[in-house]
Amino acid sequence: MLKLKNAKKVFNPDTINEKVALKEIDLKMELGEFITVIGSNGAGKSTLLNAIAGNHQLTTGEIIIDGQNLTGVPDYDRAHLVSRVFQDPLQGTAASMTIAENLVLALRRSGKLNLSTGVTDKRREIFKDELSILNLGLEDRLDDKVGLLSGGQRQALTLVMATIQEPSILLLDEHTAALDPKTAEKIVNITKEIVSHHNLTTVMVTHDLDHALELGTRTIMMDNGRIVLDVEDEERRDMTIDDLLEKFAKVSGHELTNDRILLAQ
Ligand SMILES: Nc1ncnc2c1ncn2[C@@H]1O[C@H](COP(=O)(O)OP(=O)(O)OP(=O)(O)O)[C@@H](O)[C@H]1O
Repeated sequence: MLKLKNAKKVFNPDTINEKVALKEIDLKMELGEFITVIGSNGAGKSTLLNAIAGNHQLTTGEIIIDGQNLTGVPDYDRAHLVSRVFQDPLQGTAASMTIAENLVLALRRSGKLNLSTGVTDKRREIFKDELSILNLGLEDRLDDKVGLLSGGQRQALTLVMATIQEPSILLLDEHTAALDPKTAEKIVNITKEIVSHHNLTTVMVTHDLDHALELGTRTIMMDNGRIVLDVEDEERRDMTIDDLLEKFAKVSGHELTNDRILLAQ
């Protein structure tokens, strides 16, 4: 499903600003696996997502998605395989267009649909089905402009837009970080629902350690460009945040230092 082989990313190579952001990362994910990613500031979490999405090309190593070797393939040529939801709810949607028009855009972006444009009756039915999973009543507001929605409703819609065509990989980039705690919890629950409904292979970066253990099937911790901890199954099920922090300190040789994690606790 997703394979990173010996993936390395060096920014500004051979200059005084050289930075090795990913150091020989090996990562394999099976279909339907949901990984949460945590780590210190500058550990390489965003670079990892950018490498999977194709926003940054690897310096060396390989990336394979669904058996296709995508090493060197730019983001726009893998957009049909990889969807991403960002922190800012305003980033994923067009405010001046209706909910239905935004969903049509999402279908067209995926490249998996025929090129006919517009909001057909058949599509309205599909959109209603997908939106009803959210339990926010958006299925009855297909013709409302997205600019009328709250931040949480917009982020929920962004999740539907990112998943409606069942991407091979869903990337969640701290997608609840900009929301108030109550709305963030709603989006967490919606995320669980959507990911399980479509059985999506998902990578979620988060600064919320509760969410890191609550969502998904596996947690990786990054430090200084490496995956230093990779836990799943019973080990993960029984784990508390303190256990996680203790393990991190043991394997990395220092405490987890991340300004946003401190704020979240
Ligand atoms: N475009 C870039 N040019 C140069 N250096 C970069 C670039 N992007 C990231 N870096 C560096 O690569 C390292 C990893 O950065 P990255 O943003 O992946 O970390 P992160 O784990 O997402 O951090 P944070 O939790 O602080 O957002 C950092 O030292 C960062 O300064």
